[in-house]
Amino acid sequence: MAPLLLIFLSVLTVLFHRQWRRLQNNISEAKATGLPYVVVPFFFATVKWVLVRPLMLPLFKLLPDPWAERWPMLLEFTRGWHNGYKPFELEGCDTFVAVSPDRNVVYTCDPDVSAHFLRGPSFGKPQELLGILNIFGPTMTGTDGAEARLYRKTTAPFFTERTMKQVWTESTKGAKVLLNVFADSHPDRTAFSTSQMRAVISRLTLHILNSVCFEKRIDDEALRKLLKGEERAPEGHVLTYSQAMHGVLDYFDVIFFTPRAILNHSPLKVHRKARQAFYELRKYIEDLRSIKEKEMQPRKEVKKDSESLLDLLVLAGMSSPTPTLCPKAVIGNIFIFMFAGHEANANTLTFLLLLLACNPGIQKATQEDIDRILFRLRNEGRTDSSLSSLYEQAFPALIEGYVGACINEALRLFTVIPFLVKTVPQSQDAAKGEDEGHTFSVAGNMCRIPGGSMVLINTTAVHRHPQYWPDCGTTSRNNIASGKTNPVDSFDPQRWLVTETSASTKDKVPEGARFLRPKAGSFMPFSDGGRGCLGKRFALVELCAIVTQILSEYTIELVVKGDQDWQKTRENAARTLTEEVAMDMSLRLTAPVPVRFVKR
Ligand code: HEM
Repeated sequence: MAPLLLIFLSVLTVLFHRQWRRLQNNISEAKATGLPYVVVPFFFATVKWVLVRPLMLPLFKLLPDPWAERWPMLLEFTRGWHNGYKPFELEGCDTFVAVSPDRNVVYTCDPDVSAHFLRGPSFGKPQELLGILNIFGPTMTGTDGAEARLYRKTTAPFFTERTMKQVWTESTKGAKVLLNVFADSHPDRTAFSTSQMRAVISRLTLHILNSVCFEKRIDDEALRKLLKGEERAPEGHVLTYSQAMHGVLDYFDVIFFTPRAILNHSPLKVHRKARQAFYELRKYIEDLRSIKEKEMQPRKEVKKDSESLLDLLVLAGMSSPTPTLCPKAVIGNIFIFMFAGHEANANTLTFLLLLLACNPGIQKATQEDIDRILFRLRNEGRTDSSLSSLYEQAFPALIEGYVGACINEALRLFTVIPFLVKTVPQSQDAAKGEDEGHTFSVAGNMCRIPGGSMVLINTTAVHRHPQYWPDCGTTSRNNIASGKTNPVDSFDPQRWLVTETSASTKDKVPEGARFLRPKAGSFMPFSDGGRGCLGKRFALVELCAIVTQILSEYTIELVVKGDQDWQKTRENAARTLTEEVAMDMSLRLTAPVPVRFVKR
């Protein structure tokens, strides 16, 4: 026994010594950057941290201040949204290095530094983190360099104004069916809990994506069934497409972390469910690809300006003599669009509708602005009565008006992708110790970080930075940056509509307002630069069309229970929208807030 114990202790000592030496090295490296630094025991994205996390978090609480607060804040990746600007407030600066024995990470919420790293063409994305998205094959989001550029180049031609018009049409049509479902699904015909609402909205955004990008068009009755969850799985499947997709997202970590051999044979319920969703979705995607491939056999070339996203991807996998994309990349990229193209939209829309329900004055101002824009267009005889025909005329006015302001404010307060990560390229001569690293300016001071460094841009903190997003002077909303107040009270679309006078109130459409252009790097819900969101306009058009359709016909109201007054109900909703928010694939609400849709 004694020799074994001795061996164990020796191994432990060697490991500890190695970690200690690495930490000393990394501290020296951090000092050389010229940036403030803080020591943390782990690098947040290691299996080691994931494994010891449940044990460590309670231990951290026993530490003296500020460590008890600091370490969880820097390591709890999924709590980033809840912490807001606080980690930077605690360190007293907007850019610092978090040093650990494994790796140094530059944390920033400085708009200039963020814009520098997002817009700089030479910075990459860390594959060790984003490769998680490659479960079906390589994807644009989960790769870097030439490979990611190829996927972007293949798919970018799809995002034309012609496509946006289709997005608008499908979204307004879909929103009408959605309202129909909201109005008659519940026993009292109007009330809806947000968990149901999110599920229905997420089916709708997935439908819009499929219809526009993958040619999966259905009629209103089929859409109604789909939204209500009454759709049946087609022959050859046990899950519907929507069940398979949402199953994969629900069990994403299980699918990624479980070796295929175990996933394929494990009798555990969680593995069975994950396996079923994974293989069902793969079959749906493969069928989509093979049917399209057969349809395209005689052509093998892209017809300019009229191709769907599916056409572009499948054709790239067929081009001769050598296909531009391998079969797995076609499948992987179909999946990434299916996921990225609906999940963030659904979550943003859910948050936005709830923010409006909690702020009736703002909702009324938005409805008045919609009425004004649609009335003007109809009066000018520029349109028939159907909203779905209005993309060219209405979208520019709506997105630069109150609807656009509400969307931006929701995207700012609920940054559904709260972190963006970049890496500094390593020089060829790094092994010989000749890497010059990268020099950049932080508040006027030049700093240098070595090649291979990771930069974590905390977009949530950027979006709550007190210097760029002050809370407009109302005493009840004094410090969202520190998480001392809630997003419901901070929701102020008016800040996007700039007037010369300071007299405008939160719930009145200001005369002659111009739309705010925030400082570069201070508002980036869609990221920025060469790897920014390819679907940004798609998302804005979709959100704008749905919100306009809903608010032009309906008002969203909080449901007040018998023993509560409206103010108390709003406080409860605000608490839910602050505390019951979780980050998994993106930021989403996890608890219900009952609302109803009341015909105007
Ligand atoms: C509210 C809705 C949306 C938000 C907030 C959003 C946000 C983002 C962000 C922050 C990124 C960068 C991720 C990173 O660097 O790690 C991104 C990437 C991406 N988004 Fe979106 N997105 C939305 C909707 C969409 C839609 C509708 C589509 C497609 C139809 C889409 C397609 C993509 C793709 C393909 C990428 C990867 C780009 C690349 O890696 O080069 N997104 N999105």
